[in-house]
Formats: sequence, structure tokens, C-alpha cells
Amino acid sequence: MKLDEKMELPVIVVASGVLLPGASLKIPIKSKLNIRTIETHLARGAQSNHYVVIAYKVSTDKIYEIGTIAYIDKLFGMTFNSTTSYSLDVVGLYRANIEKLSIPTCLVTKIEDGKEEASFDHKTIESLISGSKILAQNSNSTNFSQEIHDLIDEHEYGKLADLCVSQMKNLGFMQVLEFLGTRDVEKRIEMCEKWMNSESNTLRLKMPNSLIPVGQKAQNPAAQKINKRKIPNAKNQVEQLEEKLNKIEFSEDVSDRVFSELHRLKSMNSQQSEYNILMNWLELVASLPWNTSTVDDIEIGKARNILADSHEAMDDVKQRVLEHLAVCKMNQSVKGMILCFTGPPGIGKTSIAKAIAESMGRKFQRISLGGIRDESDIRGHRRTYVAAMPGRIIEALKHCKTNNPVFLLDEVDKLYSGNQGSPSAALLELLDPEQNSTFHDHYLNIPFDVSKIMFIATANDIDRLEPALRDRLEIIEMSGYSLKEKVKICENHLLSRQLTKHCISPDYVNLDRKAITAMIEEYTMEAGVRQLERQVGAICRHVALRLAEALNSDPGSDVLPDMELPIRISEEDIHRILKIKHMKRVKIVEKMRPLPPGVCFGLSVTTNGGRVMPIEASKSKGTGKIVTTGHLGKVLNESILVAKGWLGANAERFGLKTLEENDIHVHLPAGSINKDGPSAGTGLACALVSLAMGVPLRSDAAVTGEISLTGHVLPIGGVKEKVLAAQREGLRRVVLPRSNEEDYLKIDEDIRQEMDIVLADTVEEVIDAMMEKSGVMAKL
Ligand SMILES: Nc1ncnc2c1ncn2[C@@H]1O[C@H](COP(=O)(O)OP(=O)(O)OP(=O)(O)O)[C@@H](O)[C@H]1O
Repeated sequence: MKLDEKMELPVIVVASGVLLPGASLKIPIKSKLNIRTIETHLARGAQSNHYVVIAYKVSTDKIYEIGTIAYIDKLFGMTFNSTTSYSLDVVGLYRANIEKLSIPTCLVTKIEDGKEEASFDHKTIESLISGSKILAQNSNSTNFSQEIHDLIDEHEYGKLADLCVSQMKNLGFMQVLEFLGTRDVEKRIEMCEKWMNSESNTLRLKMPNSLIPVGQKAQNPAAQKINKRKIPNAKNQVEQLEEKLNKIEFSEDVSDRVFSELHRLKSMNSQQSEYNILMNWLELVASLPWNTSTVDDIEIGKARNILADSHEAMDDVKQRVLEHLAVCKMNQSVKGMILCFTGPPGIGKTSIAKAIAESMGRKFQRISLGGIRDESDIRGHRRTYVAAMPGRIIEALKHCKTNNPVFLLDEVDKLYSGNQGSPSAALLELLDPEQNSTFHDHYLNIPFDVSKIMFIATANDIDRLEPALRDRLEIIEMSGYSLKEKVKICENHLLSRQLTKHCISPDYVNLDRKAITAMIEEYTMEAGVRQLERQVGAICRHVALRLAEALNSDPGSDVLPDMELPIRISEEDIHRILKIKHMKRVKIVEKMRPLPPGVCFGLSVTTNGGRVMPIEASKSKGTGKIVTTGHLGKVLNESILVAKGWLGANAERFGLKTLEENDIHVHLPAGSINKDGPSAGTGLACALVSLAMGVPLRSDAAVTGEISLTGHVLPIGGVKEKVLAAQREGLRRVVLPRSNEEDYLKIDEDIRQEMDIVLADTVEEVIDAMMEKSGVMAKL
């Protein structure tokens, strides 16, 4: 249909909201009259019409004489309970003089704007242009700002004024109606320019209405500044976002998803609740490192130096790491190679992973998984949830800004399955080289390639890992440090680190070796060095206090008065300083010496490293009953029966009394701690034989190994940890199963030389080794 000068068109009457030419308006159709117009003239089935007149109701019985001829963009109809409601999207075209109103139609004459530009005041136009540019900047629709710029370029100032006024949210209905009704273009431009320049308008152009504090409108420029800072300019935000997204090279399907969502965002009103959700999602997408990676710089010599400089001892671990790096270098990929460091706390699992990242030239990111029981912690929540968030993997990627960092999955053994799914199942997908090029986070909901990430896991107790997860990992066991190694670590690493932390020059302190040894032996009880580092920290604080006190006595001086430097910390000082703050370690071995018959030192391993575990057995007249105490598990209880069974079967051979006429009580101290496992078998057999013979065992020896009923000694785990624990406690001899010879050979040479390690095949050999008197022992 063509528009003539004079015509009859369907009419929609509104009482709020004015449609200016060039602007668009959404009109909910509520009144009966309007519904009738829609149903008779506009709705499907009715005579199809593309144009409509918007007439404005100024009082109960008066319609404004100027209306707007509009193009119908969309007509929505929704039927509910057999009544249909409508909503109309219209775009303003012309002002119209309403000649005759006969609802549902009216007779109108189109009002054309006269020739523009020539006669306009230059200053007014300039001001209109600058005002409209601000408006364009503040708008969140790129179409709108494009239109503004087009109208400026085409010198269509009348239309420009119409478009600008349509965006001024603070103007009243009558004000805009007056503007619509002003036929003179120049006058309209002046009106628009005046409104734009009024202070309150400028403010409103720059920020949403709700943010202007009541009674403070535009009076306080500082407040304006703060408000401006608080609320990012919505238009800029969307534009910046688009700019960022345009720079990213997405795969084709991801690109389709992302840009269709961006398109949706642009068409949304910023007040809509979904707007922020979509905005946050797009911002996350834009901030992820889709195409950013660091270049690997693996040089084996350099890597060896970095590992040597940052870590004392652990030569076999360093060797494994170097081998791994060599494979990465040859392959030019880390796909499918997932290291897992296991061992007691504080032995450098985290720090060696950091050193690996450094030697590869990759970024390092630690993801702590301890205590996670919700799958969505790893894979995020679906966007439909309130306060939905991405999972830790995507968050960490966002943080480190490259797509090939080294990720440390810390404490993978402390993942739990709960009602909210299994986090280790989510990890399986992440670590599967076949699947992880399209890792799916529920929040992100588009695939992200995580195959370039180098994953390193850590665990204290490998037995607690889910078998499927364990299968994906290349396990590198790390065991505790010997005394010598700890002294070296302290001298070369911990001390300097703590001094730097406490801002003390290394020239001011001299911590002698005996002092370090005392600190390790008497104030720590660990396989790693974390407690030791804490004690060194306590010494540094003591030194800092002394230095600060000395400086206080003469604040002007830059030389410390009355103080001999460096401050020497001797073994006595260690006891003086640490005794006050820290409980001295109870040496259980010393306490129990000399051993009475029926007591034996066993060895066990916990997640904190190895431990000497005394086994006590006593007898009383009875019928051969066995009582056990000390929180013993089923396997340990069975070991007692096996040991007693073996003794009963072999007593005659040894010329011993059996314990059949006695009741036996077996107790393992530290009664509140659960104990289990078969490795105490040899210890229990020794304790029972010693009890039956009434002969004490060596009090400088400990034993570990499983026994069979026929007297064979079977292999056990944690050999190095157990030997180190015995060494820490000052024991000299350790009796091990011969089948553990390979593990024994892996123990450092100097420990093997320091300790007297006996390998035994049978229970008799074990008992011989545990009872044989050494020269030193004869005195005990
Ligand atoms: N061989 C070593 N040489 C130098 N420093 C070490 C060595 N081993 C551990 N450390 C230091 O001991 C501290 C604790 O190490 P780290 O945090 O890596 O332990 P961890 O094995 O990861 O412990 P957890 O299992 O509790 O996480 C760190 O400051 C680390 O640098």
C-alpha cells in the first residue's frame, strides 16, 4: 500500500508513550477499542494493513490533533483461556494531521518536513550534533548509533532531533507530544537542543535514571564522577565485547553460537533480567584464551639446572621429570601424559610442579580439589541456575590467560562423591586425551580445547584414588627426607626463604648445623619439611625481634649498637627459643627403653610418612584367650592369630612353652588412632616369642613384614618411609622381608650405610635378627 497525502488508516489510541518519526515503540493492546481495531483491520484474517495511525489521548474525551503514521513491524497475539491479547511493534514514519476520527479508522493528512539546513542556526546545530553523539555513545544499540551518524552525515537535522528526543527518557508525555505537534523544524531542533543541554538531561544521557541520587541532581560533580565510574557505559561495554569477540578465532560452530548470543544481547533491553546473564556469559567467552598460548621452551640442560637449584635431593624424581620433559620436547605435545606426585605432605610435590612449569616456560596454575564433593565444582553449573558459575577448570583458564598452562590438580585423593554427582568422573573427561579437546563446562556450554594443558596431579594417599582415575595417571612416588637431606634443604633453601620473608639480611644470622639438627630431631616429626620451615620461621621472628629492639635503642643509627653480628643461633638457643612456643617431640623409642620381654618396635606408614609403632604383649594365667586394644583393624587382628598360630605350631622346635595356658593381651599404643594392615605380622611374632621366652628383643631394632602361617615373610609397602622413620627415631637396625630387596636398593646410599638393614625370608631369621645382641645393645 502506498501512502498518499490524505488517507484513511486504522487508528490505535494511546495514553502514554509518544512515537516520533524514526523511532520505534512497543504498544501493549489493552483497551477494547484498540483490540477491535486490531481484530477488524490488522490481525491475520482481517484485511491486511501495513500502516496505522497512532493517536494520543490527552484527556478522557480529547485526542491530540497531531498523530503519527507508523509502519507495523510486528503484531503479536497470545491466546489464553480463549481470549487473545495483542502487542504491536511500530516504527514512526510521519507526523499526521488528524482530520476526522471515526474509530477504528481515521482520516489523516501527512505532514512533510520542509526543506532543511540552510536557515538553521549554526551554533544550535553544532550543539545538537555533539549532544546526539553523546546519546549514540550511551546507547546499547549499534543500530541506533549508526542511524545517528548517518543522519548527521546526511544533514537531516529535523530527523536527528526526532530520534534524539525519542531517547530522552525524562521527558513527560505532554512535552514530547508538544514536540511532535510542532510543525516548524527549526523550532523542534531548538527544543531538542535545549533539552539536551539542560543539566539534568545530560546527566540522564550519561547514566540510567535510577542512579541519580534524589536531591543531588547534577549539583555534585564529584558524585557524578563516582557514579560514572561505578556504572560502566552500557554501549561501550557491548561494543568492547563485540570488538574482543571479533578478534578471537572461534571454530565455526562455536562462532555461530557466540555471535547469535551477541546478536540476542544487542536486541535486548538492558533492564531485562536475562541481559546481565547473557552479558556475563559473553564476557567469560571473550576472556578465555581461545587462541593464546605460550611457546614451549624445553631445554633439558636448563630444566636440569632449574630443578637442581629449586630442589635438594629427590634425584630419582628429578630424573623422571627430565625424562618426561624430554618426551614432551620430542613429541611437541603433552597429550596423554599426566604425572601424579604422591607422598606425605610437605615433601615438595607442589613446588616441583612449579619448577616444571618454569622449565617449560609455561604459566602455572594450582587448582585445589581437596574436599570437593560436587561435580559442578569442576564442570560448572548450567546457566539456567541462579548464580550459576563456570567450573574451576574454566575459571583457572580465564585467570592464566593462556590455553597451554601447567595445571596442578592438587589433592586428587580428597575428592568425594556426594548427592551432586562424582567430581572424579568429571576429572576423567578432563584427563582423557581422546575427549579433552572438546571439554564441556556446563556453564560455558560450548566446547573448549584443554588438550594443550599439561596436567600434574598430587595425592597424599594413592590408595584413595578411584581406580579409573588412577589408571590415567603416571604415578611418581615421593618419599620423605633423611636427616642429612633435611639439614641440606634447611641450609640451602628454607633458611634463605624465611630470612627474605622476614626482611632479615643473611649476613645478620648464623644458624649452625647442630642447631638445625636439633630443630629437626626434637621439634619436628614429619616426612617432609613443612614443620621445619615453620620452626625456621620462628627462629627468624626471634632474630627480627632482637634486631628491632637494638635499633629502637638508637633509632638514628644505621649500624646496630651493642650487638655482635651475625647473631649466632646455637643448639641451646634453639631449645630456649622453641621450647617456649613449641612442644618438644616425645621420643617414644627412648621412653620405652629398655624393652621388657613381649615388646617389639614395628614400623608403619601413614599419610604423614613412616612411624615407629611399638607392639606390646603381656600374659596372664588363663585359657589362651587373646585380648586386643589400641583400635586394631580386622587384618591386624588376624595377623595376631597367625603369629600365635605359628608360635603354637613351632614352639616345640624352639623348645618354648606355648602360650596356651595364658591369656594374652596385645596393645598398640596411640590408642585413639586406627591401625590396620598385615605388615605388623613379623613384629607380632617377635613380641609373642619374646613373651613366651621371657627374653627381651633388641631395643635398637625395628621390624616390618607380613607373615604366613607356615613362617614365610612376605613383602610390604612403604619401605623407604619406614626405614627413614626408624632412622629419625635413632634406631640402628631394620629387619625387612627379602622380597623387598629392590625397594631397599632404592634407598639412598648413605642411609643404607648408616643403618643396619637385615633382609629375612623366614620368621626364624627375623627373630634371630631381632634378638641378636649387639655390643652397644648389651649395655641397654
Ligand atoms: N627437596 C626440596 N628442596 C627444597 N625445598 C623443598 C624440598 N621439598 C620441599 N621443599 C619446600 O617445602 C615446602 C613445602 O613443599 P610443598 O608445598 O611443595 O609440599 P607438598 O608436597 O605439595 O605438600 P602437600 O601434600 O601438603 O600439598 C615448600 O616451601 C618447598 O619449597
